Amino acid sequence: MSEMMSREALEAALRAIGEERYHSRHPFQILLQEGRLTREQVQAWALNRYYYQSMIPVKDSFILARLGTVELRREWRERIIDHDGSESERGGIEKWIALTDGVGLDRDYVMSGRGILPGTRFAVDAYVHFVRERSLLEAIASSLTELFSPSVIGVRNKGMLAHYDFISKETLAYFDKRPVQAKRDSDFALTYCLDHARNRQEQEAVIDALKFKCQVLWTQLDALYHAYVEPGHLPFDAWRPGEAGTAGESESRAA
Ligand SMILES: O=C(O)c1cc(C(=O)O)c2c(n1)C(=O)C(=O)c1cc(C(=O)O)[nH]c1-2
Repeated sequence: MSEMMSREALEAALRAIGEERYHSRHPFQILLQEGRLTREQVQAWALNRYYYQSMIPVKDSFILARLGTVELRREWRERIIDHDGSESERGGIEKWIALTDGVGLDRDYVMSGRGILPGTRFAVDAYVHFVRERSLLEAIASSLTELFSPSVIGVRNKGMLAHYDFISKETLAYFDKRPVQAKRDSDFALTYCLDHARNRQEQEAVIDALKFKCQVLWTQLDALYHAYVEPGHLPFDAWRPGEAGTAGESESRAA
């Protein structure tokens, strides 16, 4: 077997994967941040991403159950609180609903998950399955895309605010706290992976987990691009712009 990498070399390998494969480079993300999407296409993004958001605390609950110490569980549970909220503070899921409200989608429709693309569902569900089935080290490593999210969030928010008149700072409030939370979470996960990958095979498993997660994110944007940009091929049961789920269009909602 190959020799073990140094800590520095493993970290550099992980950062190189983000540089190359993170969804910041996806054509749909570029269109979104450059103001080149229609309101309907932005609605499709917000609708589909709600499913990702809603499943994050579910996948973190599976990880939490596998952590063997009070200290680790205390750290990890913060992620669940961030998304589910608490009595005194709105969580990320509720803030994402403010975003879908802001772009004019019907709340009940968004929360029902009807109309999301099969590609979204399959990618997100694969992420949840991955953290249940793989080693704890791989499950934790799969969250490492968050090393790269503060930058993409900054670029996306700036672009969306500048280019779309239907987007306000309030609509994007979900993202206000994310960069700080993502830095805290990904610093912790990175240290955990660097400390716990004890041979070359485990180091490779960490690298592969990050590649897998980049695919989870990339595939969601592929599905959006294919359905709502080009060739505009809508899967069965997918949300159709202007139809069910668009606030104010209730008369056309499926009974
Ligand atoms: O806006 C983004 O581009 C972006 C990316 C990611 C990511 O890299 O997985 C997450 C988020 N946002 C996010 O908001 C979030 O809560 C989150 C949790 C996780 C995770 O894997 O545990 N990733 C992400």
